Amino acid sequence: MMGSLLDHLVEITGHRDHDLLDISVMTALLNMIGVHRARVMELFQSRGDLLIRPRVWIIDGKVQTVDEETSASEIAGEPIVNYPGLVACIAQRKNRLEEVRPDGQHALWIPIWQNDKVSTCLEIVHETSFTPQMLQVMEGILSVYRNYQSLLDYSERDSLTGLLNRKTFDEKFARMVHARPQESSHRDDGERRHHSEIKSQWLAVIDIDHFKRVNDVFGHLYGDEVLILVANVLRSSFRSQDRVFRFGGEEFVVLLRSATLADAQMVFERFRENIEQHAFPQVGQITVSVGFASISQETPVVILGHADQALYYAKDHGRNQVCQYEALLDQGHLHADRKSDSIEFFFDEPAEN
Ligand SMILES: Nc1nc2c(ncn2[C@@H]2O[C@H](COP(=O)(O)OP(=O)(O)OP(=O)(O)O)[C@@H](O)[C@H]2O)c(=O)[nH]1
Repeated sequence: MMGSLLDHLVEITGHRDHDLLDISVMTALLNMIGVHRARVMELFQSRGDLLIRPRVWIIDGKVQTVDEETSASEIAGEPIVNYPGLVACIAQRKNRLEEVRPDGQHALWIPIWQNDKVSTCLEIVHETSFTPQMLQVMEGILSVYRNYQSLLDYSERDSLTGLLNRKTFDEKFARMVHARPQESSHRDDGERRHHSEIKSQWLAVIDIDHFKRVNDVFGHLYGDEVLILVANVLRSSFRSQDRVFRFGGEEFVVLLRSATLADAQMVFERFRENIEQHAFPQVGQITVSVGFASISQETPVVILGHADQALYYAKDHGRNQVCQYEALLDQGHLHADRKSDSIEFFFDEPAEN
């Protein structure tokens, strides 16, 4: 028992990644206390509502994570009010709450408290009541999980918005490219046309329009508030397997996993609209410009350069719009500089604005 517990603790603290950490905690719960159903859930805000969606779960004795097969409703999340036990647990600031479900199953809600906030919680379901010994082992595993998660957050996250920081970009980029589906990996690099069925990974650079004015007119505190609210809209606009970074200032980067061009265009457009329709306290309406590019076999710097070029094009042609690098090349609006591999670029029309 002790040896097995130590093995799990070594496994849990050996990861520098939240997904792997979640998986090893679920595996520890499965093996140490024989849990048959459990979920790691994330809590997030969307249009003023608090929603919840699963990130990792145990079903039929196997640990599973969100993947491309995950249903749209699971990705979108459901209102937290659907889970009154969890709502009561958080409202009463408890570390855990046990409830008996109509089917007689016992469920345990365990919010992971960090600085008075909960963004992750566990739901553990068991046929019978949890024994004191089960609770003790679980509490031990979860204390390590809690502490280790805050350490990871501290090193990986931007302190203002809680989004991933720039430092983590290369590693997350490499992992996403590694997870690339087969069909897109043998696409010719020089190929600019995307078959509508082909799924690719996408990188977007997002920049708030005229953000300097927000700071100048309302002050930096309101500017910071806008950054936090934009980060919330970002979190709720993308799937949990996508990655969202604050790259510094008012610039954000999104890595979008496995989507067709049409889907990527739709998702970024929906995000742009979400921001346009959001009422920012005092500041009112703000808009964003988005440039995105396909994650080809090029280096991250080159792909970031592509998305940046599309972003600059959007900024120079009216802002509050989404532009795609490959489409701009096809339409002749941008010209890749093959020698320096597209670090330099030219607009075909005189820039205005
Ligand atoms: N409040 C706040 N402001 C920031 C932060 N980081 C950068 N900024 C401000 O962001 C503004 C960026 O302005 P610019 O790059 O000139 O661009 P812009 O005004 O957004 O205009 P366009 O991008 O051309 O639409 C500057 O005023 C910076 O001071 C931050 O952490 N908090």
